[in-house]
Amino acid sequence: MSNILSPLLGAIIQEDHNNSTQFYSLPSFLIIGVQKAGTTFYRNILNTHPILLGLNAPNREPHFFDLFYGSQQGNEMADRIKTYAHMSPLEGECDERLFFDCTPSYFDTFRFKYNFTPERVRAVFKGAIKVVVVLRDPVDRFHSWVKMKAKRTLTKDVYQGVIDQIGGDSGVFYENLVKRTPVHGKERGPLTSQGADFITDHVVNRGVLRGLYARYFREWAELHEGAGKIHIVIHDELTREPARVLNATAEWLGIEGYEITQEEMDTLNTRAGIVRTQHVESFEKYSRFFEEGGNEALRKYFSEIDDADGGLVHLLKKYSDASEDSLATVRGWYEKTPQLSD
Ligand SMILES: Nc1ncnc2c1ncn2[C@@H]1O[C@H](COP(=O)(O)OS(=O)(=O)O)[C@@H](OP(=O)(O)O)[C@H]1O
Repeated sequence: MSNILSPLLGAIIQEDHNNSTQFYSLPSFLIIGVQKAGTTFYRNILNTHPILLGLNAPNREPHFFDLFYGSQQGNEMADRIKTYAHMSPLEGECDERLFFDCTPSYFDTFRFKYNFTPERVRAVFKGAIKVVVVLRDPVDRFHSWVKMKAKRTLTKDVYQGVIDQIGGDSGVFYENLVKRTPVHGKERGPLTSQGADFITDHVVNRGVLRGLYARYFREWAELHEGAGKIHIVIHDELTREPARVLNATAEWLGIEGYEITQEEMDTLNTRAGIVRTQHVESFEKYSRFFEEGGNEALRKYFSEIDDADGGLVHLLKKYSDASEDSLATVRGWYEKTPQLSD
C-alpha cells in the first residue's frame, strides 16, 4: 500500500494485487453535523454534482470515526486507514471524483463519554481535512429531534414523556436544563447517556445538549486550524436556496459549480413532513407548553450557555467562512429573551 497525493484534495491509496492495481481515495471532506439540520438533504444535493460522491451514498452514514473506529480488523493506524479508504474505490489513478463522509454525529458523539471524533480525525488526516458543518436554530433542532423520536418510538408517547419530565412549567424546565449541563472542560462524564433517566438521556443529552454548538465547534476548529476555514451551511439558506448552497460548497472545494436541474431538485425534496404520533392530545399539550414559555426557556438557556462557551458567532468569524448574512441568522438564535415569568 502506498500513498500519493491526489491532484485535487484527497489522498489516493494504491494497492497492488498480483497483476492489477486498485486505487482508493480517502474522503476529501467531512460533513460532521449537526444532526437534524438538513444534512440528508445537503448530502443529496451534493450527490447531484458529477464529481462529488458521498461514502455509502445515498442513504447511509459511514460512522467511521465513532461507531466503527475501534472495531476494524487490526487497530494499527494503517489498518484503519485502509478500511476507511476501501469505502471509496476509484476507477483508475486519474479518477477525479471527490468522496465525502457525511456523519452528523461526528460533531458531538453523545453515545460515548465525550466527543473524541476531532482527535481521531486529526490522527488519520494529520489535520489536513476539510470540514463542513450544517447549522440550524438549536430550538428548532430540538423540536425536530423530538419529532424523530416520536416517529421512531412507536410504543411510547414521546410528547407526553417530554411533558411529564419537564413538569409542565417553563421555569422548572429551565432550572432542570441548567442543573444537568456539564461545565465545559471539566466534567465529561455526564455526557454519557448510559443509565440516565429519561430527561437526562433523551430530552437533555440528545435533544438539548446537542444544540450547544459553540462548545463542539471550538473543539473541531482548534484541532483543525491548519486545514483552512470550516465551511458553514445554514439550514434556512439550504432549504431556501439549495442550488446556491451547492455552488458555494463547490467554490469552497475549488471545483466547478453545477447547475442542478428542476427534475433532480424534485426527486431530492426529502422534507419529512409533519409527524405527530397517534397521541394528538399530548402533541397539542407539548406544542402549547413550548409556545407559551418553553421555547423562551430553551432560547434563554442556549443563549446563556453560548455566551459562557465563547459565543458561536465569534468562533464562526474566526474559524469559518460564514457570510455576514449567515452570521446575522446565527446571531438571531442567541438573542437574549426577556426574564422568564414566574
Ligand atoms: N428541502 C427541505 N426543506 C425544508 N426542510 C428540510 C428539507 N429537507 C430536510 N429538511 C428538514 O431537515 C430535518 C432533518 O434533518 P437531517 O437530515 O439532518 O436529520 S438526520 O440528522 O439525518 O436525522 C427535518 O426537519 P423537521 O421537519 O423540522 O423535523 C427535515 O424536514
